[in-house]
Amino acid sequence: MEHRKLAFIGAGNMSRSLISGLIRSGYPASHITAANPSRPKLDALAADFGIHITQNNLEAATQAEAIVLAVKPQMMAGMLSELLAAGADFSGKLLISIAAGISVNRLEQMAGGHANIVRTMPNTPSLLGLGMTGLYAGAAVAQADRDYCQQVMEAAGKTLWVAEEDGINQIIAAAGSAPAYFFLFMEAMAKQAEQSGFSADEARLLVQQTALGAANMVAANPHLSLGQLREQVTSKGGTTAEAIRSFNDNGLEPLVANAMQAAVARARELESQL
Ligand SMILES: NC(=O)C1=CN([C@@H]2O[C@H](COP(=O)(O)OP(=O)(O)OC[C@H]3O[C@@H](n4cnc5c(N)ncnc54)[C@H](O)[C@@H]3O)[C@@H](O)[C@H]2O)C=CC1
Ligand SMILES: O=C(O)[C@@H]1CCC=N1
Repeated sequence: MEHRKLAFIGAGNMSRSLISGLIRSGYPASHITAANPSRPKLDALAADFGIHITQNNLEAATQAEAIVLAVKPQMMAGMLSELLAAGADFSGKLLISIAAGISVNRLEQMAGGHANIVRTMPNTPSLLGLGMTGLYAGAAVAQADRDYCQQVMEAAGKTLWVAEEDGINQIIAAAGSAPAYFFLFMEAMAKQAEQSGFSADEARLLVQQTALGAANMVAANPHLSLGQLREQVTSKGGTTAEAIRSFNDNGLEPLVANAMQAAVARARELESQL
């Protein structure tokens, strides 16, 4: 993969996830810089991955060929206007946003009219190289920049381009926010397992190993539909059938649909506010 000088502005959870994936896939630590206002997260990144760190965003942005904008959405406008006021020049650089709810047009305004922007939506399993990232770029972005951005994100997992920008909001619902849905489901299962007499550790083991096994069954059997995999577990007249019936009777499918639509609605709302 191409090894551009890459800066992360904002050294929080997502930057750590992506940096970890890049280093694991052989990206040179000497080509990665992370900037953050406070030291502790930077020090941990330097200790764990050997990358450059700085508390000065301008320094990070100036030496970089590609810049990952990795602050919270609410901080983006302030961060970019401070950078521009400090004399940052983005010309010739690729900006990669991972922020939820900020459109490419809005990012372009915030970045002083710079249009070379790829908008992405990763998720936290990127930390393990198991991320799922959506990507969108406007027509102004060159193929080489799209390819580079895809490679950066692939270091941390799988990627999917969307042709229309609103697709990013759908990706938020189906992947960006979605690890939390599975955690919530696992929490509920572990709670019930504890209620039935297992210790907290035992309940976690049962749920964790089953979730891992189920996800791996899906990945290992691309020729089987999700429904077929479910049916393989579900003996006629047996225990699983009763559990599935209970889920269906209680409206699992509309529940999930509503939750995903709520995530999309919030992403669109953020887009209109930020
Ligand atoms: N957490 C998640 O699952 C996902 C998050 N995202 C997006 O990633 C972005 C970052 O999220 P997290 O890493 O979870 O947040 P975080 O809060 O862990 O990290 C943000 C970092 O930015 C730093 N920061 C604040 N102001 C700054 C400034 N002016 N200059 C430089 N750094 C500054 C903060 O100190 C913090 O370390 C957000 O825009 C979020 O929408 C996208 C996909 C998934
Ligand atoms: O909850 C959020 O807004 C961010 C975006 C996707 C995951 N976390």
